[in-house]
Amino acid sequence: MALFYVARYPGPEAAEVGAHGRARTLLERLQSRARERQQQREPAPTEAAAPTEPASRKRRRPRRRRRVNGSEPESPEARRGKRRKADDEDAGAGGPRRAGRAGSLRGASDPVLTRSPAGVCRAESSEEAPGERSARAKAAPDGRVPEEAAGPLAPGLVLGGFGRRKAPKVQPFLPKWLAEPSCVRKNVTEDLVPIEDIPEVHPDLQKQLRAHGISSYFPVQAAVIPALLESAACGFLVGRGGYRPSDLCVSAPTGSGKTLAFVIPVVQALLSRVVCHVRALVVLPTKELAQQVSKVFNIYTDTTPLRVSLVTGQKSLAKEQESLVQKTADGYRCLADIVVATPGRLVDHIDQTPGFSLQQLRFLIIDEADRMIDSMHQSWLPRVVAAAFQSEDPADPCALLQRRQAQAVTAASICCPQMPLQKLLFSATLTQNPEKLQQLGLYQPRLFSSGLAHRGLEETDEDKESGKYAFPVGLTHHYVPCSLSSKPLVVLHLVLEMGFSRVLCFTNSRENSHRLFLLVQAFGGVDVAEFSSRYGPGQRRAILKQFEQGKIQLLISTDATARGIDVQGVELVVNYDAPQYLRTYVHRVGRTARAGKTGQAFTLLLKVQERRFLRMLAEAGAPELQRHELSSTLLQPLVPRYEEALSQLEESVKEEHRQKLA
Ligand SMILES: Nc1ncnc2c1ncn2[C@@H]1O[C@H](COP(=O)(O)OP(=O)(O)OP(=O)(O)O)[C@@H](O)[C@H]1O
Repeated sequence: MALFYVARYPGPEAAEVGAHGRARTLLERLQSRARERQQQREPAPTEAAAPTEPASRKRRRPRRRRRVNGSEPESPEARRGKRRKADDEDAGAGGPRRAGRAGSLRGASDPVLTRSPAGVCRAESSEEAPGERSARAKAAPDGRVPEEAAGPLAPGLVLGGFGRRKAPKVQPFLPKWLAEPSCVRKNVTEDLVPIEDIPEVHPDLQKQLRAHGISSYFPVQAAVIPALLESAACGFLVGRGGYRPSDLCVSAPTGSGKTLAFVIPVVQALLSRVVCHVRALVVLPTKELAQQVSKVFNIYTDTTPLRVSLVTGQKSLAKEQESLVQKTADGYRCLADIVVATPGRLVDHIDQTPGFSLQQLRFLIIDEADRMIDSMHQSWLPRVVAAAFQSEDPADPCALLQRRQAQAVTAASICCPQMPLQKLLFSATLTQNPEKLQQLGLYQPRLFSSGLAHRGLEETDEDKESGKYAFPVGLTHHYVPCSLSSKPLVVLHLVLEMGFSRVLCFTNSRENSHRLFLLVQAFGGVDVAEFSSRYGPGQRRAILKQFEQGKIQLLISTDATARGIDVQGVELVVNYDAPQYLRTYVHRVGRTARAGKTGQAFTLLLKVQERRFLRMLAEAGAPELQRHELSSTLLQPLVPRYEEALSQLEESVKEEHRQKLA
């Protein structure tokens, strides 16, 4: 309390004159101090460090020493005077203490960024060298460093240096399974494995494969099918040796046959089932993809008792429920062995379909896994896992056989035979980010990869060249430098003059797709259609079918068809709008050159995009893009019709706008 009072004691003069007088006294004192300082500054700068130090500084030193030693107690009067002085310094912003601070600030603006003899930019900071620190100690109270004290500056690093320097690349330290994958060859024309070389595949399935024109396995199939069949060799109970099988991650180029790599072993593993339960669940990001995969399952289960159900929301919930479960006198009967679903609709069925159970789920297949990881915020995976491990009444006589979440493997934990849940991840651009993959709760995962070769600490030059993602071997990459106004002309030139019969053209938005579609339609001479969320699922299905049948020459699409869609005979992919991400590029261009065929990809680049885009691809180790310059003389013949089409487009847009408002 006493201390508090003393600290706020305003001084004898102030007490006399009251608040107004106190301010005036303070002002006068500040003015006199400023005058004093002015006089001190007048001598030459070299004198500043010489014995003529300000009186206040001289006075302070012995006092401080006394306090530290504690040998000579200060009198109350001396203490009061010192406090008053400290108050003055704080208020005056010009006393020795402030001057020192101002000096260091000044030092930060000019001497801090200096050039050493070696030309290295240096900074004085809290990490200054001892020599520099002593020089600073000799500085005058106003912050100026005397010339003889400054001396040569020691080399050091700039903090926040302004020079543009490339930041060193941080090498990720990957877990062993990611750093050392099982390498899968990517050439689907050369590295084929004849069907008979993998005798583990059931003869009926081999027959089906041949019936569908497949005589050899592609490399990813030759690697993954035997691995999966081996892990499923013990039927529906724990894998080989009594242990739970590893989860598998597969990263292989677009069009390399990843779908069959899981369809064949899953169908074979389920062939021996007696009772129908949902034992395989495939989750895909879009309705179209789910439909495509369910079609492949249907082909290979056609002659078996296995049933496949598609739940994507294309049909009503009630209709889908009818394909999943049937009400019986004593409960529900499952009607599907394999469910192919989109995540949202799947969760609807977990919540709302009585009798829909995932407790016997053996395979959880996540196709386009990197995209599905991006949709993890929808929490579909925890819902699926919870449904798969849902435990019934512990008093149930079958409780011993019920599945439990994986814990530490002990002799006791493996003595009860359990059906394992194995996760299988597939993508052409599988993430290598362990944090992202960790969200999937993988069990002792194993990676099969064509592109992510040995990226651990000991990365070799060869590995760097192998690139982040692998592209189909038969794909040729081009880019066309062009202006914004000439982009539609370039597309028309590619379609009309280069004679491609099936062209897939990507834009970055559905508005862009629609306008380009209207423009090309108005230009005439091209069978054109658009594919985007403007259309319902039924219309989209019909459009894709027509495109596949060759009735549409140019399909203008958003990224809705960029992933997984397998349309036979696409010869050319045009990136009308350059993709922003490498992953998008990989999937878009992967709609051509599938299954060992050849294909071309053209990306239209504005001048401002060129450098960044080419650098993005080069850094990812993508094959070099061939520059394809289209001179104005080549495009000139198209211009008159194009201008007419432009004015028609304007009319169409106005008309649509009017209809929208009506
Ligand atoms: N062994 C094979 N022999 C011949 N054709 C095959 C073989 N395996 C798959 N295909 C065909 O290759 C095409 C591409 O297969 P799939 O759609 O499975 O590729 P993907 O690797 O999943 O591609 P994406 O990453 O784009 O989804 C399909 O038309 C498929 O029928």
